[in-house]
Amino acid sequence: MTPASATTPLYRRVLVKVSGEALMGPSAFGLHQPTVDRIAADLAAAHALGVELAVVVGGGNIFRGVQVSAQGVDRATGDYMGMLATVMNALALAAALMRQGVQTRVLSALDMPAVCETYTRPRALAHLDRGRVVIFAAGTGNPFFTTDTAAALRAIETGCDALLKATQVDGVYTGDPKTDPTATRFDRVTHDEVLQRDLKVMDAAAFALARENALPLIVFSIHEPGSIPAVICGGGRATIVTS
Ligand SMILES: Nc1ncnc2c1ncn2[C@@H]1O[C@H](COP(=O)(O)OP(=O)(O)OP(=O)(O)O)[C@@H](O)[C@H]1O
Ligand SMILES: O=c1ccn([C@@H]2O[C@H](COP(=O)(O)O)[C@@H](O)[C@H]2O)c(=O)[nH]1
Repeated sequence: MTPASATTPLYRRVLVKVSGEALMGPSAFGLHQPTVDRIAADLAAAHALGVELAVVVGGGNIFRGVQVSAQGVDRATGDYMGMLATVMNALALAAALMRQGVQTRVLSALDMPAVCETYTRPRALAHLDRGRVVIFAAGTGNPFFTTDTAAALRAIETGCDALLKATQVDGVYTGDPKTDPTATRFDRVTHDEVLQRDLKVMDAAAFALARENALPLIVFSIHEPGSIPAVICGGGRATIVTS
């Protein structure tokens, strides 16, 4: 891996999957504005490198379908609630980016024209070609999926060179680092090895899409300021998953 101080991007176009949970910062629920602003600043710094930037944001800081359904709401309804949560996060992130002078558009997989544009692939490509940051909201638009799957799907659809998973941990480990103190981190690993070892990098549907389409994944901590531009330039602390 090249040094973290490198400033030349390795990619033309990337999709960053931003953890929904990360947006709540030290709070127990919802959005913590200083954290949203800090993550937006990291995305703005990545964009300033000249990289075309797409973003998918999770909804775990507000609603997850499985949690809602555990309280008696049917699963599909819970999942639609989760997708709406991702729209709120996308709007918050877009507003923070716009305040920092970055032209940003939110495209939702669920039609809500009073709120934001509806996702179509040509529209997304046109925005990206014009140098706008595009935030894909409402996941895939279908229940029983996750925003990781939406991230892999949109990255492939829009011809991204890599999917950057900005998450709670600083890479892929031999086990869950939050529960297994003996787990060790990979610098690099292949899609096949992730499958063979059953490592929980992303959900299975997302990972299958990435593997089938030879989409490189870079997994790193969103809590490290500057990590997004750093990994785009080949630095930072991260695990790179390739074919
Ligand atoms: N082998 C592994 N390597 C790395 N992390 C792992 C592994 N197995 C399980 N995990 C867990 O996966 C979590 C990250 O995945 P997950 O997609 O659930 O969260 P997220 O990125 O915060 O997304 P969101 O909040 O948007 O749902 C980490 O916090 C980590 O505890
Ligand atoms: O394509 C999708 C994406 C998401 N959902 C629902 O939204 C929540 C929040 O997304 P996370 O990926 O967990 O952050 C998810 O739990 C699902 O309930 C969906 O149904 N379809």
